Amino acid sequence: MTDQQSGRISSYFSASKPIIPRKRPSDSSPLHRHRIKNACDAGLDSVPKRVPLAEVPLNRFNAIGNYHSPSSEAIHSSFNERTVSVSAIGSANENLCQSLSETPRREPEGSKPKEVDYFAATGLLDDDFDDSILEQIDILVEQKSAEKAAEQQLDHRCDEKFLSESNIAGEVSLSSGCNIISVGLGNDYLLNSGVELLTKEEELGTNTQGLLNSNSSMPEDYLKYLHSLNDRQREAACTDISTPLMIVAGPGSGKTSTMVGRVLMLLNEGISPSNILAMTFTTSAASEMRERIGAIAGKTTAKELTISTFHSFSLQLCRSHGEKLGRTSEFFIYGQGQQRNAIIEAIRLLENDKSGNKDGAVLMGDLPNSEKNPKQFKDKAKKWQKFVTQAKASGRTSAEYRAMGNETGAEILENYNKILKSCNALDYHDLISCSVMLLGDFPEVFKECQDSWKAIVIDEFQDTSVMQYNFNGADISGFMSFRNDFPNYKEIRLNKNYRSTRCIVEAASSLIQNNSKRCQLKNVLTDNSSGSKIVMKECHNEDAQCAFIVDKIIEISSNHSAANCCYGNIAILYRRQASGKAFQMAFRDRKIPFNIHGVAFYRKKKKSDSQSASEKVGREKGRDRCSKLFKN
Ligand SMILES: Nc1ncnc2c1ncn2[C@@H]1O[C@H](COP(=O)(O)OP(=O)(O)OP(=O)(O)O)[C@@H](O)[C@H]1O
Repeated sequence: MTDQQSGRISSYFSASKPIIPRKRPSDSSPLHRHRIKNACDAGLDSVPKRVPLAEVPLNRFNAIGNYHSPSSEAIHSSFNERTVSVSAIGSANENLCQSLSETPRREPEGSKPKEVDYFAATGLLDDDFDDSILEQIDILVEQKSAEKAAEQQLDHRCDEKFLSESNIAGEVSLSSGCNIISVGLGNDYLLNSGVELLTKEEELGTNTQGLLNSNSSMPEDYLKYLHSLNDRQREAACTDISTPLMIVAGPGSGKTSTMVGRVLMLLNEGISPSNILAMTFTTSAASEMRERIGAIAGKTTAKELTISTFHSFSLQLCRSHGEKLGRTSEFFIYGQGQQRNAIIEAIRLLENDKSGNKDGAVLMGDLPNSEKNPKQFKDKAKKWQKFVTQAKASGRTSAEYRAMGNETGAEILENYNKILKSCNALDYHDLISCSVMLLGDFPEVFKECQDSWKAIVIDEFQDTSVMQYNFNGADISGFMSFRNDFPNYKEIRLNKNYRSTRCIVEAASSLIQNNSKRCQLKNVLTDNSSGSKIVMKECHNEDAQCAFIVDKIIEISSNHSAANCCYGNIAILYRRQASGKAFQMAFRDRKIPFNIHGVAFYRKKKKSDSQSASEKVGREKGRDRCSKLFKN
């Protein structure tokens, strides 16, 4: 991109607005007000003046992005002051690990990080940008300040060189020497594992109570908690801290419970909470884990832990090293609308180039498609946006597209990236890929993280995508790379389901038997009751399906003897928005009250047991009311 073009983008970027109207955040929204207030508190006159493309206040760091605020400086200082050498870490950690390192281990080959793709790893859907990330960042910033104090208490350091590679969302990771526990959800079925793995697992001892009995120094609450776990869970929680640990487990098998146990164990071993990093995919999972740990280890300790989503962690890392990404630390995060505008600009640049106008001085009127046929132009922009999103998700670079003969794609991608750079922006996908790049290409960033995190606990390790992709996002490559990257890993499988009825567990198991790629896992077990049978109904079309379900709901809720017959206890899962509309109409017609949950549902905090209990009482009352209603 020439300087002239770059200048033109800054000057005329807003020209794309009329084509694709952007959604603006309401000025009256609490978040917006909060940011404006923070800007004032921080001594800023107003929101920064010209902000190309971005609805800047929406996604900015630390409310309005005053990166020189005291809290943000804390990030810098805490990073900068971590200059402890690796050898110091090694020797100090020896004491820590001595008594526990019984697992024979081999050094991972080479400690150098693998070459990484700039645009590797996908992330959340862009239109699902989670504002709570900003809140999390604030929490992280506070934690970093607390970290300094905590650092003085502890000099336990890991005894091997840290980092090899593996994963921030499956690409790069901090590794050996640092305790890594990765936890995978029920997609263990997807694993194409070999006999060797099973053997490894079967070698595991099951009597882990002994481990605890010998640990007299452990606080009683910790002990009590660890005793409440089953053998495999306890084995995982108590595995020696120098062993990279992978837990493969299905839904409801106690992954979170095990991770909580693991963190307690780490704390008990003297790892400072500020040196423990737990990564989750959703904010709700992060807060649930913090809550569960807080209930046992105390809120203060739980607060000091860094429990963060991948994106929030990455955002903080990118902010701290914005200059290495060619951005300032206050870079903008582009959501869907802003990306679309950037795409439009990228197309324009390409069209200008094609028409020989290399200086890019052509404005909207000169572009045949945009004004004369806005619809067509919009479709085109959509298509290219999808392309760019996929390119970033797959980690393909423009050079690769060029090599594949897709010159146009290569140029659009290249232009798009340059536009974002010239606008001091990253998109949502970039957060993770840029973190990967920072860790892979900048040894000082790598070291900084190495020094910061003595133990990393990763949930949903297999997911390079998230719930929003409708359960399609699991990827076995994360597991595979873990095994390759940590040859001395230990694998534990949790195969007992505590949540679902036997019918559901058995049905799921028999279905998954058909997956040729599944690992040779022993069947998932449960002690739960059989529960109701699963009914499979084939309908001719969506209307018939909708009618069947609505009739069924009415039948169930009018059956007074059935447990949980209240409307509030019934959920419908559907794959497409369009199917949801049919249900809404039918419910309105039949006067059935309903709520609709979108993607945000997955971000919601899970209810604690006490909340659930009180809601149960509420539901029971509701059911009584329903019964009366139907009786009358
Ligand atoms: N060893 C155990 N004994 C009894 N109940 C357990 C045990 N482990 C887990 N549970 C219960 O099983 C339920 C699911 O546990 P948990 O949330 O830890 O599982 P998970 O695998 O993280 O679930 P998800 O599928 O939501 O990720 C919880 O109610 C928990 O209390």
